[in-house]
Amino acid sequence: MDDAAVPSLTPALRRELEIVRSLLKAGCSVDDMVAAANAAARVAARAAAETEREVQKGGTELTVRGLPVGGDWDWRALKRFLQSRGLSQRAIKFTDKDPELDVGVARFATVADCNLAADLLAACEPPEPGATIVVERGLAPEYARRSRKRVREGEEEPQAGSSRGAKAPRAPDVCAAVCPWWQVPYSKQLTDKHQRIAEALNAITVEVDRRAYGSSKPEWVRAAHARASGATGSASSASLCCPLLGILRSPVIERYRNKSEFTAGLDEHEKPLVGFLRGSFQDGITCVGNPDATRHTSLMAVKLAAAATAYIRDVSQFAPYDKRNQKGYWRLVLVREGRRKSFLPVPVTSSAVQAATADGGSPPAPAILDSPTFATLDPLTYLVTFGERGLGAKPAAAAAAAAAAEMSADVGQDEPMAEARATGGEGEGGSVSSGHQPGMDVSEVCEVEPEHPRSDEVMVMLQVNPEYPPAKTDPNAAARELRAMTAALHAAAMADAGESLFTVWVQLHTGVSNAAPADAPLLTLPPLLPRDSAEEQPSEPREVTAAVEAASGSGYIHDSLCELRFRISPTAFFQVNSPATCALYKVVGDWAAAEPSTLLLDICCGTGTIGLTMASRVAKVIGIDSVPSAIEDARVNAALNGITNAEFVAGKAEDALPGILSTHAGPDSPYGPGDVVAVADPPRAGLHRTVLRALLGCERIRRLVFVSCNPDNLVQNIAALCSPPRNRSGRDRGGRGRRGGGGGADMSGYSGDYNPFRPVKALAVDLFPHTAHVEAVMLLER
Ligand SMILES: C[S@@+](CC[C@H](N)C(=O)[O-])C[C@H]1O[C@@H](n2cnc3c(N)ncnc32)[C@H](O)[C@@H]1O
Repeated sequence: MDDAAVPSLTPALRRELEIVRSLLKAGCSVDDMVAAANAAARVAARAAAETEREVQKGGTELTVRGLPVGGDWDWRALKRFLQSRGLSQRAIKFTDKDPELDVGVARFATVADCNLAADLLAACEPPEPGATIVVERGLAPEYARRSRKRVREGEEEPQAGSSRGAKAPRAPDVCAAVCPWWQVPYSKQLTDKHQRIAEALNAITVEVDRRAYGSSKPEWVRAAHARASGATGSASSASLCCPLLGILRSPVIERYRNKSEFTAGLDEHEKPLVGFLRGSFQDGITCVGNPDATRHTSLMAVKLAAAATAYIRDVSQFAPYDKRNQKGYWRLVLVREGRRKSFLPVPVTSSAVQAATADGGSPPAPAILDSPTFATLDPLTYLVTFGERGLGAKPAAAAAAAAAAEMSADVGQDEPMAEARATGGEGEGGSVSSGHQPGMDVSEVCEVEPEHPRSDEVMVMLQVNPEYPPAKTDPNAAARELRAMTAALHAAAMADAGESLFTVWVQLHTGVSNAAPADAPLLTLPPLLPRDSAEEQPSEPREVTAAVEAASGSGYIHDSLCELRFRISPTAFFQVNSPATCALYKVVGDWAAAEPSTLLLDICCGTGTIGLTMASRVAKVIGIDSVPSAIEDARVNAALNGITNAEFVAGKAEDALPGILSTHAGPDSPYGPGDVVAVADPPRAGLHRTVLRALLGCERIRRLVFVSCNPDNLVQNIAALCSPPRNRSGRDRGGRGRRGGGGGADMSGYSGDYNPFRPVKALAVDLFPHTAHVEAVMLLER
């Protein structure tokens, strides 16, 4: 084969081509070569397995126990101690820097280094008289648990990377790292997520019961206990704090994400790769995996990751960032996409698929509604119900009927669970008087994948390390790299979606973690500067200049949700699954039951989405968010959609809300009791206790719709909002003190008298297929 015929061959492939040529010249047949290659692969696999066994035997980590904490000893002292024994040249890392821990973990570059350190430590004198330090091989279970918990709870994005001696064997598969449920049938995913929310609702009952004593115990807690004691089925479902109506399935389950955050790093063969981290740095993993196989990443994002990889591997003079030594330039490639049309395919049930395929036809294609009318959008289309869970031991059809009635019922029932039971219990056949479809039983959920429409606008943010010496010493070299990378990405994006608008940002960040602070510098693409006055415009290929021009668009993308258009900045929050978000917002809007006299508070409003989708139904919207760029977007979004009754405040809700309430919802405000409705959609950490107090203390708020992406914090926040005030329960229990919980979980110390809210109904919403994450919506009233 002539080299000129394959000009795109990489140097590595070219070398392999040479080997094949020489074997052919030596008279080897192709069959011989295949047999030799297979044998070599088997030897390599066996060698890798041997290495893995070796690593598992020893590993590169040492756990040191019995550190005399509290005095001068802490992890720093351990580090000094190791260094004083001649180990300073080793790559020693501590997985946790909690000064109170008496356990330290040192990580070494190789198993041999680790063995040497273990021997040295075992032979040396204790660092303090009387101290007994125990050295063990491997990662302390305390650390392993912590790292796993952090990743599971999504506090940190599963990070990638590998410590040198033990990379590939320990890094999980990329799918296991970022969409761990990818092989679980969708109906089972929904069942498990629904169960997780049911457990949270049960935990709310338990938590409020724990906080309230005697006569202060809310009626709904007593009712839950009565149901639990009389339940023939599972007591846990009977003692839910309110009915759980089911779970809204995601209208799209494949490649649904409109945002992908790729790490530029090294794969398990130490080759540059732009993809997903395959585990946690704390677990010693830093390697990156290919995003192709992940079910939730969009095709456009996959394509751009591949283009970025090809650029870094084959063209760039700059290295990707390596967390192990904090060297390198390319760190992160963030891809965000927007669409002109709202996208709401009608879900197909498995019975419909069976009927179609029995006739020899293909499964019915999901309909794509060009202009879905938000006002008439029926979330029940996506509702999945469960016979045995959440609503007590009722047949699925009855549960579905109860859910349908609850979804459409007027709010304000005195006894929601009883109401739900009565409606569902009667309706064995599942007929629903409201005319709604009653949602589908989980057994009807099928795996047909609606086709996702292509994106119309694409934004890329390149996060780079400005301290990388070649970039720092030669800004023009950095500019050339960023511009050439942009050209590579632009070409890939245009090949997929010719008319897309394309925009590129550059973020400068130096920390070890890729999570940049809110104030990390965000720049547009730098121009090439003449080196001196004698030099004319520096040269670069014409296609690069053209691509950079094309990528210097507005700097934003726009997405469509619920018939509105939203501008999105690179650092503003926007829900990642737009079709499912529409269904979520419809439920939030319906449950808020806003009226023309309503003041709607949108707490943690992001780009203003929830408030703006409800603006036409209320007197005024006030949105609050801590990210200034999100608030700028929200203001632009109001104007973009011709909305004039919305106001947005940049600041933390804990700082801004008390003032807003005293101005707009105090005794002199034009809004009467019940006219103020709040929607809260906090980040994973939940609402700050100051916000909880402000909501409880504002009598005019009679209805609160709470959206949560973290069931654990949902329990704490809702329990705080639904528990009687301490002084009331304190009287009943003779003034016994109580330990405060974290994150606003306990209102101890809040001496105000207030009427607690009561949970009315809840719904799970699946915004994140193939992951363990799930949203919950709850309606609270008082
Ligand atoms: C889960 S998002 C919800 C955003 C918006 N409701 C939506 O649906 O797009 C949480 C939002 O809370 C904001 N946030 C985080 N901490 C905050 C705080 N202390 N006060 C106000 N907003 C905060 C974040 O910037 C983010 O926009």
